[in-house]
This record gives sequence, C-alpha cells and structure tokens, in this order.
Amino acid sequence: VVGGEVARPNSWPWQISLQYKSGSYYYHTCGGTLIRRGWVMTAAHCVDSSRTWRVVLGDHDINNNEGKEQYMSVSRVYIHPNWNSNSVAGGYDIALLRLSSDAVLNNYVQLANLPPSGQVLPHNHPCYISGWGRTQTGGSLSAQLKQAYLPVVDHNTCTSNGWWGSTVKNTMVCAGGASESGCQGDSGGPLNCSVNGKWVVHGVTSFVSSLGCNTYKKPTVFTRASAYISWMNGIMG
Ligand SMILES: CC(C)c1ccc(NC(=O)[C@@H]2CCCN2C(=O)[C@H](CCCC[NH3+])NC(=O)C(F)(F)F)cc1
Repeated sequence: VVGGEVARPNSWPWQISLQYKSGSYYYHTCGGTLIRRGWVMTAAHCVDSSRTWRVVLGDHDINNNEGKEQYMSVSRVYIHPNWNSNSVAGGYDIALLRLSSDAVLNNYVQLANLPPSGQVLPHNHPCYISGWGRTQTGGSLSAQLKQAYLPVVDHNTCTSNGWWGSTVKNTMVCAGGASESGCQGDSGGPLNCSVNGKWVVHGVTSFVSSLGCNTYKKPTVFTRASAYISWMNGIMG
C-alpha cells in the first residue's frame, strides 16, 4: 500500500497473508479474504505457480509472532477457469483456496461480507485497501498491515482516454487517486467498502500500472467480487 497508514491491529479481521514455502521458511506473497471458515478468496495471479502455500489468519506484523495468528495449510486451489495468466486485462483474476481445516472465529479472525451478485458501487463510494504490499514503487513490503482510503472510480471515468481505457473491463472495479494505491504484495487482498454502516469486500486487488503503483490516472484495479458470486457459490457449495 502506497500512502495511507498502518491499520489498527486486526481491524480488518478477514484479511489474510498468503505465504509460500522456500527452503525452511515461508514468505508473504499476496493478500486474501476469509469468506467462509474453510475458504479464502484471492487473486488467480497469486496462485498461478504450484507452490506449498499457507494462509495466516489474525496477523498484523508478518515478521513477528504476536500470538493471535492461525496458520492454515491449503488443501486445494480453485483458479477461475477463464483466467489467462498472460493477460491480467482479460479479467477473471480470482481464485478460491480450500483450507485444510476451519478457521476459529474470534476478535482477530472474522468472515468478510460479500456483496450481492451484480452490485456496482457509484463514483467516489468510500472504500479502503488493506495489505502488506510495497509501501512505494520498487520499495519493500510493509511488516505491519497498512490501509489507504481508495474511493471508487466509476467505470466511465476509469476506461476513458488517458486512464485505463479498454484494459479495464466491467468485471473490474477501479479505486483511488494519484497518491494512494495498492502495490506488489497487496494482490489478492480486499477492497473494503462501507455500505449501510457495514464493511463489504467489493474487490480483489488485481493490478496497477507497470509504470508505478501510484500512477496518475491509473488507479488500482480490482476484480469485482459481485461479478463472481455464483461462480464462488458453485465451488463452495
Ligand atoms: C496492459 C495490461 C495487460 C497490464 C496492466 C498492468 C500491469 N501491471 C504490472 O505488470 C505490475 C508491475 C508488477 C506487477 N504488476 C501488477 O500489477 C500485479 C499483477 C501482475 C499480473 C501480470 N503478471 N499486481 C499488483 O502489483 C497489485 F497491484 F495487485 F498488487 C501489466 C499489464
């Protein structure tokens, strides 16, 4: 997350850290959202490669064990069948991870609310991105979970000239301005939007400009969760 601030610990209790094993250590690579006790929603591009994954729930500082974490292994990865790893612009950048055991819900670990199928938020609707991604273009990951205010940029604006144009499809959500954005390592994490006084996860962090994370007229682009509700329900049962 470029800009914004360190989140109050566990204030986004559905945020997870997706980590892969290398040697005898695990490394943070992406975010994700706990949507059922045994299921995590993340980005397809996060799980393109076959690795040994683990999901960390209830985390704040990913470099220190603070005693609230739950470490879960992943029993199966479901990547959207239409995902094409050669083109993030094609959309379908969404995947589900089946956890090997159910999460224990508590003050640090809670399920996210998902939007109703098809719901599209209007321009400037208030949302926050959260994640452990780079804090600057080319910078390092954040040890502590960060958040940034990223109001929705409507489809008309986001697809206009000088903005993303036809790279952005209507199965995506754009959010943010020029100073705040997602960045590498935030992929797969939630776009948390306030709807009728409740937090609803409307986006899965997908891409930013290859020119830089917080690039003018290139707001962060999210997979629109409401476009994939029936696919997810079909998988989770
Ligand atoms: C033109 C379109 C196809 C296109 C749009 C944006 C990009 N962006 C990028 O490549 C930048 C630079 C590093 C990773 N990255 C990204 O945007 C990656 C997703 C890459 C998927 C493709 N392998 N996502 C993120 O960094 C983010 F923001 F979600 F945390 C690349 C191509």
